[in-house]
Amino acid sequence: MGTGTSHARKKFTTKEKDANEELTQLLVDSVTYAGFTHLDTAEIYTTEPEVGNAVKRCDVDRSKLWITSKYNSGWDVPGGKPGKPTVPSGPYEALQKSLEKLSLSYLDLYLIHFPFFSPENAEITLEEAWKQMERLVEEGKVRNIGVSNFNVSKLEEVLKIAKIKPQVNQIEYNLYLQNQTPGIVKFCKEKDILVEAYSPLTPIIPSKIKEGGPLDPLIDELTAKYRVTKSQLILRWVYQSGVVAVTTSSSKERLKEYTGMTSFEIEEDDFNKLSEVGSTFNFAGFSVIKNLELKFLTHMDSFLPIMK
Ligand SMILES: NC(=O)C1=CN([C@@H]2O[C@H](COP(=O)(O)OP(=O)(O)OC[C@H]3O[C@@H](n4cnc5c(N)ncnc54)[C@H](OP(=O)(O)O)[C@@H]3O)[C@@H](O)[C@H]2O)C=CC1
Ligand SMILES: O=C1Nc2ccccc2C1=O
Repeated sequence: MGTGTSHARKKFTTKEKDANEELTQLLVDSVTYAGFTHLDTAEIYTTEPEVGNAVKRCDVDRSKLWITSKYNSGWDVPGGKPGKPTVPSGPYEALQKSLEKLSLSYLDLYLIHFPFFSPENAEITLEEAWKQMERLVEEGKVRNIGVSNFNVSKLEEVLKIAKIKPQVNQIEYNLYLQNQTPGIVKFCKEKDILVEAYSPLTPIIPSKIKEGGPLDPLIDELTAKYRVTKSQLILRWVYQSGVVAVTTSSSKERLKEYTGMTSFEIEEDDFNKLSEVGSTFNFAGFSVIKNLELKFLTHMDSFLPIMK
């Protein structure tokens, strides 16, 4: 259950106290009603307290839950663009703060949220940040470490110096964005780095695919054939492609609906048709990467590698 996207909070009442309570309750429902076990948060989402409160309130053994958070390695939230890390000294100190907000003693997964380490913005290099991540594992504060929004060359930089290699790369991934950056999924699989998909449901979200997309007729045909919903079909494709989806909803019923993706299998021919038709259309909703290309290409060389 993701807590980063606005719909998780936007639809709630505007009073922050109520919004926080509603999000906490939704997180509890995602575990106890829908059966989710993964709660995905990040420093920049400001949802760590709600995730922590939900874990307490769920009355589920901590060891049965998988809690992910992310180090803000350079996103200016109000500005909506790359900026300075919230904790400039790096992830080691940032993690302590995250654990306090979460009221937890360890995380299952800690990610470097973006590969934005430039002399203009950051006090540390990517290499130094990764060493701090490794120290967190050695000290038992996080069980697994990884990255997010990394391309092949940024991952190679980490792999070159890593004692503990990244376990996960969380990237935007769905039928209409089968590679956030060239070759990234194949590279991760070859290196045994698990790909986590954010925005997995893009092809069926009308506010994103406004005019409809080329998959629409095939989705209708296959949902009828397998007697499943659109979200179940689309999430199942992600799963069968060897990628773990990080999804969300503002409704506990919809969260429960998503879990129906575990109870059927897309046949190989249909899977291949979905992949083929999906690859004829490209949509990057969180074009952290693509927008950067337009806004920063000219003066921030250090971002160039992630755009290729
Ligand atoms: N690492 C990173 O940089 C990023 C990480 N993330 C993480 O991934 C999580 C999920 O990302 P998100 O982009 O929301 O992913 P999804 O693709 O899972 O989108 C979820 C949205 O889909 C909507 N939806 C589901 N089914 C339908 C339907 N049948 N018709 C119309 N709308 C539908 C839901 O709406 P409703 O609420 O109405 O049910 C919900 O708002 C985030 O919360 C965050 O934790 C996200 C972005 C970047
Ligand atoms: O969930 C997220 N919403 C975002 C918006 C901008 C940059 C990163 C993110 C997330 O990770």
